[in-house]
Amino acid sequence: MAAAVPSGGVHLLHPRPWLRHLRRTARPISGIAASSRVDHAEELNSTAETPEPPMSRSAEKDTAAYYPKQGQILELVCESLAYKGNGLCMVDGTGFVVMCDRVLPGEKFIGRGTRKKDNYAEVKKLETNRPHWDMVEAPCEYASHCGGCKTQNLLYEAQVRAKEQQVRELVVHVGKFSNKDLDVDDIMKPIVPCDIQFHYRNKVLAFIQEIWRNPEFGLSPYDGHSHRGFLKHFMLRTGWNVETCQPELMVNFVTSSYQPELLKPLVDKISPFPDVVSIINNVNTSVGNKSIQIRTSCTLQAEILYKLIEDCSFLKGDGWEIVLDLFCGTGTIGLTLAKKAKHVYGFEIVDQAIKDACRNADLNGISNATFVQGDLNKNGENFGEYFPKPDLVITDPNRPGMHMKLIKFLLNLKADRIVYVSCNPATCARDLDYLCHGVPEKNIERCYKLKSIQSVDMFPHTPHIECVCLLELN
Ligand SMILES: C[S@@+](CC[C@H](N)C(=O)[O-])C[C@H]1O[C@@H](n2cnc3c(N)ncnc32)[C@H](O)[C@@H]1O
Repeated sequence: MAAAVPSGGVHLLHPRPWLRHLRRTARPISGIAASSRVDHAEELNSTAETPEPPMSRSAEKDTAAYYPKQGQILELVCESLAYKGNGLCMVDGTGFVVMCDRVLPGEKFIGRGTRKKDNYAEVKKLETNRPHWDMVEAPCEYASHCGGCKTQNLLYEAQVRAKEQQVRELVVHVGKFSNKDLDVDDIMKPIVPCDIQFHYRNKVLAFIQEIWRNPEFGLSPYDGHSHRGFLKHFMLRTGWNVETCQPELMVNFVTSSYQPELLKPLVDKISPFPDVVSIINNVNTSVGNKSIQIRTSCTLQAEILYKLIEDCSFLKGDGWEIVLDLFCGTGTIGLTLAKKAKHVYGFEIVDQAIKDACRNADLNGISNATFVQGDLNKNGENFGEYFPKPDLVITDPNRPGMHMKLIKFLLNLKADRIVYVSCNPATCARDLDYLCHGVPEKNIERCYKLKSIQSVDMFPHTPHIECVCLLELN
């Protein structure tokens, strides 16, 4: 299923020279460790979810002194979309990198410097001088100020082309694979676009503002500046009951403290709605998150991805192969593969997800799957004793990617194949580098070869990109 991308979509105006710095700096970029491999645990905790954009080219052009001033007006051209869908631009004549929200590749615009970072700056777009040639009118009237669909005003074909380009650059510059290798061996597959480009969401996140204050419920909206107030936001998630095929709605109130009695009038009001099957209260304090929740939701990935994973897994179907499903969530990937395997062993940190995985196995009459709750970042030496040596490892980590401990474990385990499923191409590229090139400074030898990498667009108009990669034992 190759992307039907017409020519003339997003053009990369220049190669991205900042990517060359990835090998030379210890600074984490795009949520991944750059050249010198920063401590994994530290990165997983701190930087991975708050990735940094690229740095300036100052070292190359001797423009170290250049820094746009706060408030300075600049005329810029967006070169490409970087992590989180922010537009990457360079200040003319300096090569200095600035990042701007809501600009599209090829767009020429006037921006004002807003924030200085260590080696790049952020600008705010003031006006467009020349729009992107694939700019379209966003169908949703809220697109320009709602954060949900940042690139709705970019032709869909151009969006997928930009995503494909982004994955390639990360695999080359972070993963340290050559462009030639990726092309000659047909390793890099064309992106799979999404058939449904609108109305595919099942989640709404609404932030509570002062305007919402309602005397009937007497709840105070939380104010991010003064840190006063109670109700921060609420999230609605829809789903289908697999037994009754009826729609179901989950409501999650996120509050700054745990005071269930304050929420009671609101809960009483919405409980009678037949679709509302669960009401949750997450407590999110300014110092950290504490979840007082009835149920934890896990990321549900679309069917198309599971088919790709199955195709990529190359299970013989003779019923003799062992599958290890890491970060298994509710077990969907492992259970899809169970029919071809001797046994599937799934590991996941969230207890409720493990219970759901077991229930899913029962519902589907699958008896050759075992799901175990555990933290894969804290695997002890004896982790391998929980299962026989697998033929296939599926790993589907969340955005920070895999912990170095787990990477070492996989390099020692030497399963025939690894299918790496990722929702963050930056950390995926980093982990592919570790698995395929080893970690010389830690005396970790490589033992895998990258056979294919397939990006998938599952969330049109957003910066999200999924990838399915196949690695084979050398
Ligand atoms: C991208 S989701 C994968 C979901 C699953 N493979 C599926 O298809 O539904 C990542 C999963 O990893 C789990 N997870 C995150 N950190 C973990 C850890 N340290 N150890 C084990 N599981 C973890 C999350 O709870 C989540 O279910």
